[in-house]
Amino acid sequence: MADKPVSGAGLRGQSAGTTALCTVGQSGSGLTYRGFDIKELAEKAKFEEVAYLLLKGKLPTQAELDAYITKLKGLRGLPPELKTVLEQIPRDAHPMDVMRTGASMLGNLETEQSFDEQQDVSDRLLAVLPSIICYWFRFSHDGVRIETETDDASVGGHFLHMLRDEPASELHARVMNVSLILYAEHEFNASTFTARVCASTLSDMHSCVTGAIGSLRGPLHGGANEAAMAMIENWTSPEEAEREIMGMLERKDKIMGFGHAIYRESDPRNAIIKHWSKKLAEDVGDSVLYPVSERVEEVMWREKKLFCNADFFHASAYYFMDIPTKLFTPIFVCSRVTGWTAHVFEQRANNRIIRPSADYVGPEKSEWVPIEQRD
Ligand SMILES: CC(=O)SCCNC(=O)CCNC(=O)[C@H](O)C(C)(C)COP(=O)(O)OP(=O)(O)OC[C@H]1O[C@@H](n2cnc3c(N)ncnc32)[C@H](O)[C@@H]1OP(=O)(O)O
Ligand SMILES: O=C([O-])CC(=O)C(=O)O
Repeated sequence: MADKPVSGAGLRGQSAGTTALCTVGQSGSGLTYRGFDIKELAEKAKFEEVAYLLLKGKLPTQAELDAYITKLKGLRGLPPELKTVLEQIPRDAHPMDVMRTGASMLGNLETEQSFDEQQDVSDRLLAVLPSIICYWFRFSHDGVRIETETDDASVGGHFLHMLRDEPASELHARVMNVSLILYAEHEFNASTFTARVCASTLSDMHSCVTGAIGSLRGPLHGGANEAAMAMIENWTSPEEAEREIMGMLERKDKIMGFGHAIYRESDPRNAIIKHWSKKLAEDVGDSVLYPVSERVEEVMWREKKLFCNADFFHASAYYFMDIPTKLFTPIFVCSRVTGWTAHVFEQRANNRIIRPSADYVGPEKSEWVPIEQRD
């Protein structure tokens, strides 16, 4: 892994533009948001503070943060037309499809009329996406129409409160805060790049975010946290996990939650979420899932020099907080919407339509055959 070539397919190793938002892997394994190290942000910041940093360009003062949190709290309500749409979506729908539809429907109801509105549109999306997913989830699974305008100060606490009808514990609110910070921004990853490509056509914010949700859904990107959970929950001991992983590697299966397109040695978000997963394992008295996860990490490094990315220990952390697996990737959306919209602002501020070239590999010249003569 450490010295593999990074050129070639998937635009790997090629710069596709500039950003002042984030550095990924510049020193092999580092991550910064506007120059602030992710470790420091995860330890000291509130997610809303990080959102402010990304979206407004600087850390807020206490008064600015208080006002921002109050603003976000006031934007959690769902328009009745959106509730009606969410109530039509079946229980077995993929929650990422619900997010995509929710963002798109909101674009019909609260269309961005001008780029001057972009800050307000992005704050609204940040505030309302947790309401969208939890309203649908509780209606389709529990048959209840929840109140989405809770008084919780934090986005993470608000999410857990809507899911369970009771305020989150201090530990859970803390872990959600860290998790949302870790997922907030990551340079030109696939979903953010999707948002920027869409923005480069001078499209509206809801279209950019709707497209980005579609890209994040896949198991090679945000969907990996759910796929990792689906894998580790099958194993009842570290020994069984090791046997199964060895078999998967033999069959050349992809192990979800491992590897990265940019980092070469480690993903700095892993140590942070792993720490919190361990704390949650102790909190719930787990003696299976955390040891299984640790063994998978050891075996993957020993056998392939592949390391856990941000998604792997998120799986056990969310599981210990009793969050249904199918809501894992939607939580990622509730966080990454900050990075997406901040990138849209950047793209719009210095725009040229993103339109790369392709190397043609098709036939030289094709002869037209009338339809009745074709095989
Ligand atoms: C928050 C996030 O989105 S982080 C990413 C989440 N995605 C996942 O966890 C899915 C699993 N991981 C992967 O599929 C890949 O590692 C990706 C998509 C993240 C990166 O893809 P790439 O940049 O193409 O991977 P990379 O070039 O490092 O692959 C090198 C080799 O390691 C293998 N490899 C990489 N990741 C894995 C993995 N998780 N399991 C098994 N083998 C792997 C590749 O198949 C490749 O082998 P090859 O040379 O024989 O073809
Ligand atoms: O950067 C990437 O390719 C994927 C990733 O880790 C992220 O989006 O958080």
